[in-house]
Amino acid sequence: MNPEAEYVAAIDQGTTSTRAMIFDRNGSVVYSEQLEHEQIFPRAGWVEHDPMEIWRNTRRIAAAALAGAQLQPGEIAACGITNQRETTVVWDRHTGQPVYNAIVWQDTRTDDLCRELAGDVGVDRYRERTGLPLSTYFAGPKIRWILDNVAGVRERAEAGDLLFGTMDSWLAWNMTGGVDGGLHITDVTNASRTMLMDLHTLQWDEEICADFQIPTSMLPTIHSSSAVLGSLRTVGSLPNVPLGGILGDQQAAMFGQACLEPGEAKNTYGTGNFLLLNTGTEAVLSKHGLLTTVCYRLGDEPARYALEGSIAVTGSLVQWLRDNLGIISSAAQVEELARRAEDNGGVYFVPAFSGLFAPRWRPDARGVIVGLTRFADRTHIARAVLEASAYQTREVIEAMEADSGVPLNTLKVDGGMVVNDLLMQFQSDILGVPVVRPVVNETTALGAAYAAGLAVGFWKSVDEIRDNWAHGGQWEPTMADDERSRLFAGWNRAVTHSFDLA
Ligand SMILES: Nc1ncnc2c1ncn2[C@@H]1O[C@H](COP(=O)(O)OP(=O)(O)O)[C@@H](O)[C@H]1O
Ligand SMILES: O=P(O)(O)OC[C@H](O)CO
Repeated sequence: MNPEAEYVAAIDQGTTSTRAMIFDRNGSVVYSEQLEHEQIFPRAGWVEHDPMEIWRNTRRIAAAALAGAQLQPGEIAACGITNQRETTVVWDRHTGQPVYNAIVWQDTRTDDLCRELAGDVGVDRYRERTGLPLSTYFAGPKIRWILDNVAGVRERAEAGDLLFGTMDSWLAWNMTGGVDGGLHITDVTNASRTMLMDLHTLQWDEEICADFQIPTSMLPTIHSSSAVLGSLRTVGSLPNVPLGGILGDQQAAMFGQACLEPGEAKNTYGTGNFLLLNTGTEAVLSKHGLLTTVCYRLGDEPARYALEGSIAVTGSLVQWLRDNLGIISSAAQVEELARRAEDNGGVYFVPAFSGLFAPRWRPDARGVIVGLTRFADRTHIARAVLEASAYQTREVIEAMEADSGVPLNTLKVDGGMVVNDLLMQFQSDILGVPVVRPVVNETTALGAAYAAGLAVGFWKSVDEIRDNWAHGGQWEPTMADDERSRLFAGWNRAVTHSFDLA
């Protein structure tokens, strides 16, 4: 590390957009650049991204962030990568060309395959080893789909010509040289979302790979989340900057929120919602529909684990209102529209667009709007859209409390939706606990910057990270208990109407 360097960079490759951010020693945002990419929906239930578009965007925003902050590459101590998890790319190691679009985590095309893999044992066949139920959500079945369905790909994979990666691997390979010696790497958090890694050994599980018929030669090497992995060679704006860390975005947000002790939790409101609870060095298996996942691993220290409640559709329901129904023209407008309604008017929107994830895991569910009367209008729908995020969050918190035996007394939040005051107030009301957000809401990018900065000694210990966390806003519950119970009971009835529709 250049001892003069006073900044750390992070690339945050999200479901909706890619951000390049630069942070200073206090963890404050110095500069941020962002580009959205196309959401490709070739059929009902299918969701894809173009990996080349995302790589082009990454180079553009990295250059723009450095120029905007008026910094030279030598002033950047390290760069970290964080990413939407599970989204799967397979590419040719000789040409750098993907063999198919990236299959996104929300895509449900592998439903039959998952059922087939579950066989008589059921969806928990690999749960002890991977922490996960068999679900369309994870990368393993998506790789298998590409191998089975794209002409010639299985042969090329078996000949050793193809590489698999989640978006971190795809970007890391491209950023460290691509066809010219790019590193084929991932970290323990991303690998823990493939269903192919043993949660305890932190290595690929050969038996599961064989069951999934995935050649292990395609898989990246698994590294710690905070370690110098190489240097950037093909991001013109950041030559020779050390790549100091990789973390899945939800795990990065744990870092950015300084949830570094067992018992600490956060909820991120982005395309979906992801609530994680740090369980320390113990990988706790859930009895209530949550996932067990690697939270992070720093250098050679033992890995830390988390329980996770993943909700597939929250912010993307707001996007759907904007793009598919056109009743708002920007995501922010949903709040203004929802405020025009006094309450939900009896309307509930269950956004089971990818089935239901945690804690219900119902691949057979599909989206429904229930409770409609002639009275209901777009304002009630907007309100039901926002309330859906809060109800789904309450479901995963109840599961978390049942697993841990510890009641939640405050909810730490972050992500794109937390600027929505109506949602945050309703969240506090429906939970009956305060909701707190930090000053720096981009906790995902910040977490990746922290991991990278720790690896090069820019920050000396996690204590500095804890000290950087600053209280940015708070909402207190004001709803009466019986109203809270009545509304949540209505939600639970609404959810049953989404079942058996796929
Ligand atoms: N004011 C708002 N109210 C409600 N939702 C919002 C608002 N602003 C953005 N969003 C939603 O937040 C999501 C973007 O959040 P972000 O954390 O950037 O997501 P990701 O990391 O998944 O790409 C989008 O789905 C968008 O619809
Ligand atoms: O892109 P985000 O922030 O919605 O995160 C997506 C998750 O990583 C999917 O598991």
